[in-house]
Amino acid sequence: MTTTPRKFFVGGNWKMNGSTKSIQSLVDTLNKANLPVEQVDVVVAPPAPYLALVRSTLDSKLGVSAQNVYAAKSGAFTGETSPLFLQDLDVHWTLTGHSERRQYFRESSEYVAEKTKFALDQGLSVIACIGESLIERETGATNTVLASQLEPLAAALTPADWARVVLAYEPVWAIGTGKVATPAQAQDAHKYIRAWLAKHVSPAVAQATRVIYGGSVTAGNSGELARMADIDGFLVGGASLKPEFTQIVKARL
Ligand SMILES: O=C[C@H](O)COP(=O)(O)O
Repeated sequence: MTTTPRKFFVGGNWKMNGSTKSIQSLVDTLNKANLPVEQVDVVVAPPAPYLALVRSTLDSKLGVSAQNVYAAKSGAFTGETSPLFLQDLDVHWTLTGHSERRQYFRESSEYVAEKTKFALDQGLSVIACIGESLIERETGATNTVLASQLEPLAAALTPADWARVVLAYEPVWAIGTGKVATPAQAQDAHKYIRAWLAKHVSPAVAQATRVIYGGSVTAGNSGELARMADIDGFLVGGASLKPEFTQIVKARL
């Protein structure tokens, strides 16, 4: 079987950070960085109030993502963001299931799957996040947790849907802690995720789906991680707010 190589993907999740001034400066840096978009998909996720500003000023070769989305088109859902708003703003990506949404806003894996499917049905592409906590890793439950997060997604999505999904493996213990997973730890988890997809969705989806790593990625550690066979890119938090993000984008080159 001939297989198409998966294009490297680097996302920058700005989380709840920034101001008009700092975001304009970040956009300016990205626009001037001459990023290798032929070899790497680059997508940044600003806070919702800045999506329009970023989309209208960022180089159109770079993607823009929401950090969260709701599973309805419109209506009495105060404070929520419709996928139709995103399409209207020319924003074609959203994150779903980030561990901060799961932890602080009690989003279950079933709800994450529902939101992911709804966003896909409205034409968005999705960076769907999964990952285990420290206690889950220490008790040997990592793969069980990953499977439990993948199951509702696989139940909700058609095989064709997966063409617009990037899976982000983000061990919670590595997020914002400076404690990055070792390349071997990350590779093991990514390999497990790919094997799970092969068994429960299809070998073709497993081969084609990009599985990216997130958790304390920096310019310093990204090169080694990027050489792992099943790591197809990164979801970067803290370092995506800094000039080093442009080096992380080039980690695989
Ligand atoms: O979405 C990004 C992740 O939560 C990683 O954040 P971090 O790079 O600050 O650890």
